[in-house]
Amino acid sequence: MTEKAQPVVGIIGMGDMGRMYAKRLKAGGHKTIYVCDKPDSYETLKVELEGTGITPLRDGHAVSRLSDFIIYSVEAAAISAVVREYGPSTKVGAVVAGQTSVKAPEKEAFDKWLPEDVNVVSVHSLHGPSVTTEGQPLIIIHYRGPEENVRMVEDVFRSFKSRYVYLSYEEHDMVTANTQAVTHAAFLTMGTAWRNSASYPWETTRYVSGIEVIKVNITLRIYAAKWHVYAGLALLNPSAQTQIQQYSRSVTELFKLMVENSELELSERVWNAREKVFGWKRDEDGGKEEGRAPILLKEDFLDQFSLGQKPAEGRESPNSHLSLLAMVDCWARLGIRPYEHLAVAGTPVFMLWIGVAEYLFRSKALISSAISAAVSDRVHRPDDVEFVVGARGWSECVSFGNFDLYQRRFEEVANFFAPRFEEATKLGGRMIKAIQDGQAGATGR
Ligand SMILES: NC(=O)C1=CN([C@@H]2O[C@H](COP(=O)(O)OP(=O)(O)OC[C@H]3O[C@@H](n4cnc5c(N)ncnc54)[C@H](OP(=O)(O)O)[C@@H]3O)[C@@H](O)[C@H]2O)C=CC1
Ligand SMILES: O=C(O)C(=O)Cc1ccc(O)cc1
Repeated sequence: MTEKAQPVVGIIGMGDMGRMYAKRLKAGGHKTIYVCDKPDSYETLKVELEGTGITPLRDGHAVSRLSDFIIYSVEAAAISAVVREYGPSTKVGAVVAGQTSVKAPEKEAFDKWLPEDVNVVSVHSLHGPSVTTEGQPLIIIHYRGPEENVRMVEDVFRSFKSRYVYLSYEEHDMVTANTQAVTHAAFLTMGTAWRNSASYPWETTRYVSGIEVIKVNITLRIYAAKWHVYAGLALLNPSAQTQIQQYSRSVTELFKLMVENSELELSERVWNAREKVFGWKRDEDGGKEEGRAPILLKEDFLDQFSLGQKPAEGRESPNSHLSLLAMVDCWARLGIRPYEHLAVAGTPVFMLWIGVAEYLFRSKALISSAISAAVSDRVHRPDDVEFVVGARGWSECVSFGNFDLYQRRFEEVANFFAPRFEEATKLGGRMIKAIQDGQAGATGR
């Protein structure tokens, strides 16, 4: 791209993602970048950005009037009000995008408040602000205006070295409901269950080894982030309700089979789900028949990220892994094909979650032991009770569509874990990086 052809980029909302975008675009050689946050933040933004080459402006009107490509990077729940205010100031012929994690409200806001002489090519980076953009999916949504605008957007983000994925607004919300919303429901539930058991899981020895390490680290990583990001993509995505309700139903139904001691029925259900989701027959271990190496190759890989003491050999008690049995049951019931989603638009969290499920379900021995622990083990039963209550609570909360309730549930758990965030966020970051670098799997992906 010649310097002359470079569009002027504007970013409205200088939170975590807006800042990350501005800094990376600048580092990638982008010449003119105008940014703003709320007008009260203008003075601090000026000080913070001094000498960076990024130009702060007082508000979204100023950014919209001067920029050729404008990215709204604000809370999903605020997008309508923010576009309503600044949309009419958009430069004639400009291209507008949103970074919003859920696109239904963004599309509605653009339809309603943008002038007709303005085009829309939206985006969504499928990763958090602290993860490298390199190799990560960057969804591009061509909604309004000529195809050449898509080329412009591709050029703007070239230096990110992200993997472009082209979806419609509707496809975006369906895919992210299947990947992000339901995965977050599982991790939010784990945190709620641990908080309600009043235990840091890695301090009770039965929790720390193997795949528990991923569960703990990702749970803490999610609770260390901003609640509105998760609330927006769960509460405002029209598709997410179904997935989150099914997860809660799967948790409850499997748990009932456990307490009824219905081993045969539970076992049928788990093995059938395994075959439906992974394609492995009941009498075989999961192989490499699809030409795919496991996401997490060895348990040793996970142990290096442990937050606590590994229990002595033979002192580990088998675990029902209710959260994972229910996840695969949920995928099976909804006809979700997680590997296909992963290939197209998987987030790091989703990749780790499939990796853990695959690790458990690949081995006949591990899955048999989880099923028999589910009906006979009493050590983990209290945790399973908390898990069921937590899953029902989150699905109910999402069905009410109430942001205040979501925030309260989220923050109660986040406060409980807060003293451990720093440590867990660092570990979570290393874990994601190691898996992305292909250290965990034989070939990586
Ligand atoms: N964090 C993540 O992992 C990811 C987030 N996203 C999406 O990106 C968007 C931004 O998220 P994130 O950066 O994490 O959230 P932040 O809360 O860090 O950033 C949002 C920013 O927008 C500002 N804002 C709100 N209203 C206005 C306004 N009228 N004018 C200018 N600025 C305004 C907010 O100010 P104030 O704080 O004062 O309200 C805040 O600084 C969200 O839609 C989120 O779903 C997408 C991918 C990943
Ligand atoms: O990987 C995940 O699911 C995360 O939790 C990080 C995240 C959050 C919001 C997004 O819109 C994209 C990525």
